[in-house]
Amino acid sequence: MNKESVTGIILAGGRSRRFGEPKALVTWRGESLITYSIRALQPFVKDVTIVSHLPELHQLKDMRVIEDKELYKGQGPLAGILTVMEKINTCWYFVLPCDVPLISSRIVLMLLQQLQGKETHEVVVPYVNGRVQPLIGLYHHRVKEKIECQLKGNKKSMMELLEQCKVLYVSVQALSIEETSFININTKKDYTHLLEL
Ligand SMILES: Nc1nc2c(ncn2[C@@H]2O[C@H](COP(=O)(O)OP(=O)(O)OP(=O)(O)O)[C@@H](O)[C@H]2O)c(=O)[nH]1
Repeated sequence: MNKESVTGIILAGGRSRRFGEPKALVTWRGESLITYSIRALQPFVKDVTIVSHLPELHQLKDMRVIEDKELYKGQGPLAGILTVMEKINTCWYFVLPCDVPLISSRIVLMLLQQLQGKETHEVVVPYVNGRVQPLIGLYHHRVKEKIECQLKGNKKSMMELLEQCKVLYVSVQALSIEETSFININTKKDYTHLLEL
């Protein structure tokens, strides 16, 4: 797929209640966690937009950082995705959270490649160990109205969105991608495990 038709979205809002401090800014191997998401996306998208309320992220070089749309501020990942879809018009959006430091550009590329010949799908997401990972994947611009409708109804669930979309589910096992690449950091315990790797 032409990279001009894909916008990168990195979700870095939310309250990090389980972690206790903003996860995006925590360092691992000398870099903030969000840096790993930026690096994975950049080769394959026109632009990366970070959606966050954290002022510190404005220091990142060459990065557009915007806040959730006022109406849905802090309402979860759907609010962040909708905000970017309304501001930047491309056919596709590749979404990543800020707390998956083992994610790689190879995985982003593999997910993009799955769409070849299957462009009628609206969403491409991986499933790992039998669990769908809706925060890592491709969303078509057509999904915008569905997200808006959900948020208007105060429904914040990504899984509920997927139920309404034509979704291509990609088994990471079938693609021989290591499941550890999808580890996300929610708690201090997760972070301790990460430091031990
Ligand atoms: N823009 C935006 N991103 C969000 C929002 N809520 C969560 N995120 C991001 O979505 C991803 C997954 O977030 P979670 O770990 O489920 O939620 P969290 O609020 O960060 O953490 P908890 O409070 O511990 O649930 C992370 O990258 C968050 O930064 C939000 O309201 N707006």
